[in-house]
Amino acid sequence: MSKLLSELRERRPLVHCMTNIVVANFQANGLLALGASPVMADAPEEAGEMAAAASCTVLNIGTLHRESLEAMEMAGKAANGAGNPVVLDPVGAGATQFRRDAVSRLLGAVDVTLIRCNAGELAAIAGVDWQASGVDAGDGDMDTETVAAEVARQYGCVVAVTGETDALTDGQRIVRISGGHPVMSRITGAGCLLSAVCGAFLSVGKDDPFRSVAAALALYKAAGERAAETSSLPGSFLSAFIDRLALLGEEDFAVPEPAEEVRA
Ligand SMILES: Nc1ncnc2c1ncn2[C@@H]1O[C@H](COP(=O)(O)OP(=O)(O)O)[C@@H](O)[C@H]1O
Ligand SMILES: Cc1ncsc1CCOP(=O)(O)O
Ligand SMILES: [Mg+2]
Repeated sequence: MSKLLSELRERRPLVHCMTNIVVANFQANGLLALGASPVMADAPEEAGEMAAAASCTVLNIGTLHRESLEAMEMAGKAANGAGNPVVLDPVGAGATQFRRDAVSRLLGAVDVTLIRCNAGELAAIAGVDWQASGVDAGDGDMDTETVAAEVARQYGCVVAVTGETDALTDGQRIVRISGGHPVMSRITGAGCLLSAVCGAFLSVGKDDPFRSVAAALALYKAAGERAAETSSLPGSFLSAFIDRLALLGEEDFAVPEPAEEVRA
């Protein structure tokens, strides 16, 4: 059983979110329900200072502007300087040239601990031909686990590709996490909040990012599954899901062990 969740609730890590206007409230409420402490700050004047003061920083490009991109680069570097984990959520990475450029700028300037993305966003980062569809996963053909492992090795980070089944890799090992519920893809912000939840787990499990993110993904799937037992309609699922993040304990989810070595 993982002790990370109790540690998180004891320490209430300050999670610095540089996020999009769609999900800011949901993300803050989800983090609070889980037991972390959210702060949203994306002005270039303060982003670096906030990143240095926080436990981790989450860079989410969902509704990015020139100024917020500049601020994210500053915050990412400040988090690196402070030894804090950095999560990149490359929302809609393949949708426009601006987003593709932003992701490659951030990955070039900042040592990212985790990339948490869907399959379409992974394809955009890896340069795989793909039919992007806004912020959704879109359509295409790729060996997701192999591509994720290549991206993990290229950027020296952990990569979590989510969907019906999540895949997590550090370039050498892979774990798959099943569960959750399809309604999770019918609410906005499920992925964005998950990235922030991963940030909260990384804050208390810095020494083993792979295992910390595995725990976060497993907890999140369990919360979705249990919430959907109460309601699988999007509106009421939203509040049931937030409640589940508050109610779940360590006994309600298992941290999966790596299934196999990844193909080189
Ligand atoms: N069809 C599905 N069945 C079960 N869980 C899902 C499904 N689609 C998404 N999820 C879960 O929803 C969460 C958000 O993932 P995803 O929808 O891939 O992110 P994004 O919103 O960034 O595209 C993850 O925990 C993922 O496992
Ligand atoms: C709809 C939308 N548009 C820009 S950001 C955003 C939210 C995306 O959230 P998620 O990736 O968690 O579904
Ligand atoms: Mg997303």
